[in-house]
Formats: sequence, C-alpha cells, structure tokens
Amino acid sequence: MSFAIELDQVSKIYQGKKAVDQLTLKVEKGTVIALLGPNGAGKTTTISMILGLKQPTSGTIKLLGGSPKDIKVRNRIGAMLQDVSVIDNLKVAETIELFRSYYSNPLSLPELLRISGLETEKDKMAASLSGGQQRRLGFALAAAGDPDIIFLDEPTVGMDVTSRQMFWDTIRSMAEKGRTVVLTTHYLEEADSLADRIVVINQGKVVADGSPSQIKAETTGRVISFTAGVTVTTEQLQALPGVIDVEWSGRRVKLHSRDTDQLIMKLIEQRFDMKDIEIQSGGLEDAFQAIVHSTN
Ligand SMILES: Nc1ncnc2c1ncn2[C@@H]1O[C@H](COP(=O)(O)OP(=O)(O)OP(=O)(O)O)[C@@H](O)[C@H]1O
Repeated sequence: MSFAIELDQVSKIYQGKKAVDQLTLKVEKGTVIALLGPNGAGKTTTISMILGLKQPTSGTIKLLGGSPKDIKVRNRIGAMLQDVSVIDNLKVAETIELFRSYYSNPLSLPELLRISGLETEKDKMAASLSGGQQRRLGFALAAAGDPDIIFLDEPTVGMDVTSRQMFWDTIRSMAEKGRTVVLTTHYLEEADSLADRIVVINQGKVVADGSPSQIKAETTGRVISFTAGVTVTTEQLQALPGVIDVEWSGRRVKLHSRDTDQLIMKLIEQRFDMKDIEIQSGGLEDAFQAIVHSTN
C-alpha cells in the first residue's frame, strides 16, 4: 500500500501543553480527507507539521514516502493556509504567473483562473480583492504546480454560496484525477459532501475516523430534544443514565446520549415535563457534537 501521508505517534507540545497528542494517521493516495474538530483541536498544527513548517516534538511524518522537507517532495505539494497574504503591486494574473514559475509542470494560467473562478478579476490588483476572492486566489496558488497532494485549511471561509459550490466541484474533479486532498473545515456539510474520509480531532487526538456514513451511523439517534417545563433542571437531566451532555436553547433542551432508547424510557418513567419530543436522525452535525462532547 502506498500512502500519500503517514503520521506515526506525532506530538506537538507548546509551553508544556499538548496541541497534538500521539497522532497516528495514514492517508491513501487519491483520498479526499476532511479534518474536523472544534477551535483549538490541533488541526492547523497537524497540517503545519505535515508540511514541514513546524517541527513535531516527537514522532515521524512521511509525505509521499519521503521527508516533508525534501525539495522533491515539496514540489509535489500545494497548500492554502488560513492567512492568504497577497503580494502588493501585483495583479491577480501576475501573482499566479509568479507562482507558476516555481514549478516545472504547472497548470496553465487560463486553467488556474477557471478553477478558482477569477477570470473576470485577472487584471485587478491582488490586494484589492475581497476576502472571499483572496481565498480563491490562495487556492489558485496552491494548485499552481498541479500538486499530487493539496492541503486546504478552512478553504471556503468567506466564500459565498456560488463560489463554495464551484470550489467543491473543483475539489471533486481533482480527486477524480487521483489527487489527494486534505482539508480542514468547520462546515460539516462540506465534509459530508466532499470527503471520502472524515477524521475528527479533539484535544490533539483522533476521536473518530471513517466515511461520512460511518461517522453518522456511529452516533445515529443519539440526540433527544424536547421543550422542557420550568421545573426541569440541568442537574436532573445530567443525572439520567447515559446522558453525555445537556444543551439548552431557551426552554428547548438537547440531550446527547449513548443510548437514546433507555433514556427515553427513563424520561417517561420519571414523568419529566416534556413537549414536542424529537429523537434526531443523527446528521453529521449531531454526530460531530456528540463525538466532541463525549471526548471532552
Ligand atoms: N505558536 C503557538 N504557540 C503556543 N500555542 C499554540 C501555538 N499554535 C497553536 N497553539 C495552541 O495549540 C492548540 C491547537 O491549535 P491549532 O491552531 O492547531 O487548532 P485548530 O484545530 O487549527 O483550531 P481552529 O479551528 O481554531 O483553527 C491550541 O490550544 C492553540 O492555542
């Protein structure tokens, strides 16, 4: 089996605090993998280490079978990080041309303008682009060398719905060409729609790993919600068997539970004041919340 990315027991410690904790991960070539996790989970640190921009405190990382610092490996990698910084006094097309010149087999300028949706902006100054357009430029620069692996750290932040849809189509066509795509996102819908594999990270550790349907199946039916009467308290709900977390929105309460069958019976048995009871079908958003809550 040839892996695009191999992390073995990788940790990163900042001032005594573990940002990434013994992370082991193997990514097969041609996979679209989404790293999900709450703020501060360790996603960006992980990507920075894979890219060789940060040194792991311990553990080993291989990219395309070699070292992330090897120039031959680096030439086959593209990355779009969270802060896209544009070069002053260069137009969009000039910026893309500059990045193309770093690679031996770059994609053509028209192709890069097309996949990033920047055809009409090509003669604008890069610094004058909107936030969403600058992210699209960041994507064009990451794709410039026609990379085998492309890393996208929260790529669609600030993009409007149309740009996001177009971007998703581009990612899918890259995957069809056998490219490996690693993306981090807070948009679970994005991970569900794009990824072959979702890895959920919390507190620097992998807490779930599987296809979107496996992740959903793992937690299906784990949320019960209802409108609670004024006498119902968080303490009472937390004391029920299997309740992982209690979330309020006004008088509407969401119970995350490992066993909703048992929980619903207890709620009825103890005559809780409840209206409009729903057992949620276990969408990815709920699965993600349940996984994160149960691993905090
Ligand atoms: N340079 C640094 N020095 C000290 N601590 C850091 C540094 N960079 C990151 N951290 C800490 O490491 C942890 C992981 O951060 P990281 O940016 O990797 O998370 P993330 O999952 O990418 O979060 P987000 O979704 O908010 O981008 C956090 O607790 C963060 O505060």
